[in-house]
This record gives sequence, structure tokens and C-alpha cells, in this order.
Amino acid sequence: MSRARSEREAGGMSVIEVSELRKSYGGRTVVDGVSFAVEEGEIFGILGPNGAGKTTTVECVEGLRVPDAGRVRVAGLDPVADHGKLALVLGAQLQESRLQAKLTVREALELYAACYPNPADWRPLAERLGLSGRLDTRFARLSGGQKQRLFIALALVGRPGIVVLDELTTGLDPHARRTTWELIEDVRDSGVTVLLVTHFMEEAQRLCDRIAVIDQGRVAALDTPAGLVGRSAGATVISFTPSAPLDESRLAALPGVASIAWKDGRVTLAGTDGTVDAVITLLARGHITAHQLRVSDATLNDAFLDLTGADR
Ligand SMILES: Nc1ncnc2c1ncn2[C@@H]1O[C@H](COP(=O)(O)OP(=O)(O)OP(=O)(O)O)[C@@H](O)[C@H]1O
Repeated sequence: MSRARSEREAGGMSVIEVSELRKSYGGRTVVDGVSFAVEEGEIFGILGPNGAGKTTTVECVEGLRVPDAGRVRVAGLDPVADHGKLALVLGAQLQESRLQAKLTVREALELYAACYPNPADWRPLAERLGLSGRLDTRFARLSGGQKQRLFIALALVGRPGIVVLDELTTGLDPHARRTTWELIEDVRDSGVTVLLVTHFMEEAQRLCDRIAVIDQGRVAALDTPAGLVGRSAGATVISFTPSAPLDESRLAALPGVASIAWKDGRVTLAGTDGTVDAVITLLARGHITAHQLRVSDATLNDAFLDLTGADR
């Protein structure tokens, strides 16, 4: 376990503090009192539906947007007032428009490395991100995935203590995504704090120590991935095709049942471990066989849909 992680588990210090953050565009409030604290050495995820206010929130952390109200501190700095100092401690994934089309990959890495007092050797970083064969390619000629990997390299080359990654692996193929996850885990294990905006549940579940689910500009939940899954209305999902008619009211009366859905003679219940036991007992008493019985745990995706009402 890294030093930073064990410190965190012992109640480490917050390196990013966001308190009652508010931001409106043209009179429309898109960030409405967001608060969270990111502790040193953790990967903190921000998850939410499109337009929830995630990018606006992290851009306030990066000092790219000025909050209307609330307080943001990054390594004790005010991101707007102390922007110059912040640039030395915070690495951020660039937006595409911010890099000169004619720069080669090598030039971009050298240029960014030269901006920091103690940069990483960019060659192993480029190698790790699969860019070694593209060092002389101009930015404009890179594929979407290669640009994305270059942005990740540029965010890390200054050896920042804090990294903000917005849509880290969007546009990457499954292999590159996995490699990038391993790189981010190594970065975290070296003590770096990572703030990660993502749409990928698998990414959030694998990488994040804690996640803030943001919906309509507010924090809907803040917990570990396992904690969020545990909050899902039905943490266990049971489905089967009964061999004889089954009265829905008897299923609904079982302990812990959160929902029941029928399709083509097959029933799917969301509930708890206790629901599984009760279903088996009910079926046994009625001498009913459960054909193609499947029992699975709810996923972060289920929790996300419950929390954000994203199916509304
Ligand atoms: N500069 C701007 N001017 C006006 N409205 C904006 C501006 N930037 C963002 N918005 C609006 O604010 C809302 C929140 O946007 P934001 O990009 O923060 O959401 P998000 O959660 O990151 O969304 P996504 O997942 O789609 O990237 C959206 O409705 C967006 O259209």
C-alpha cells in the first residue's frame, strides 16, 4: 500500500476542497451548491448524466471558470487568484483546441516538460501510452485516440501532485483503455491525487476510491463504488421462468423486493440476499421449478440509474 493511501485511510488531508460551489450561465444555474473534498492520494470520481455540471465543476477546480459563489481550494490555493502557482501543482487534460496543429508529439512533450521545474522523463511516458511510434507525427494528423493519449501524457509530464482528467478514456479502444487505467493506478500509487470525470461505469468502479454522483448541479450521493452499489434499490437481481403460473402479489409480499418485471413468461426481481432465499422457499412450497435461474449483484450502473433517475 502506498504511503498516501495509508495516510488517507488514517484520515489524511484534503488537497481539493469544494464548498457550496455555484455557477450559472445566462441566469440558468448549472452548478447548485456542490461540495466535496478530495484527500491526498485518492482517485476521486465525478459521475453524472450529460449536462449535470461535471465539467463546469472541474473547470472551477482548474481555475478555468470563475465561480458565482462558494469556495474552491486546491493545495491551499485559490484556483483563480493563484492561477500561476496552481499550474505548477495541477496537471490537467487539455481540450483539443488548446494544442497547435503543427506541433509534433515530441515537440509537444518537450515543450510541456520544459514548463515544469522537475518534469518526468517523457520517453517512458510516451512508450507507456503507445506514442513512441508517433513522436514525429504532427498533432493534427493523430487519430482521436492518439490525441487523447497525448493529452494524458501532457497532463502527467510535469509530475504534478494533482491531476484532473475529464473523460480520460473517451475515444480509446479497449486495449488502450486498460493500459491507461493501469497507468493511472500507478500514478495514484506514487502519491498523486486524481480527480476524474467519467461516463464509464467500469472505469469508475475499477479506478475510483470514492465517487460523487452529480445530478442537475447537485451532489446526489458521495461514497465508495461499493457503497453506492449497496444503496441501489435492489442490490441483488434474480430472474427465472417459473414452470407454473406464479401470483405476482405473493412475490411482492416477499422481504426486500424492490421491483418486479415480467417479460415473455420470465420474471426479474430486484431485492436483497434475503429475497433470493424467500423466492426459493416460495417456489419449493408451490412445487414450482425456476427454469434458467440467474442471480446477479447490482452494478454501479444500476446504482447510477437509481440515483440520477437517468431513465426518467
Ligand atoms: N459556456 C457556457 N455557456 C452556457 N451554457 C453552458 C456553458 N458551458 C456549459 N453550459 C451548460 O451548462 C450545463 C452543464 O454543462 P457541463 O459541461 O458542466 O455538464 P457535464 O456534466 O460535464 O456534461 P457532459 O457529460 O455532457 O459533458 C449544460 O447544460 C451546458 O449546456
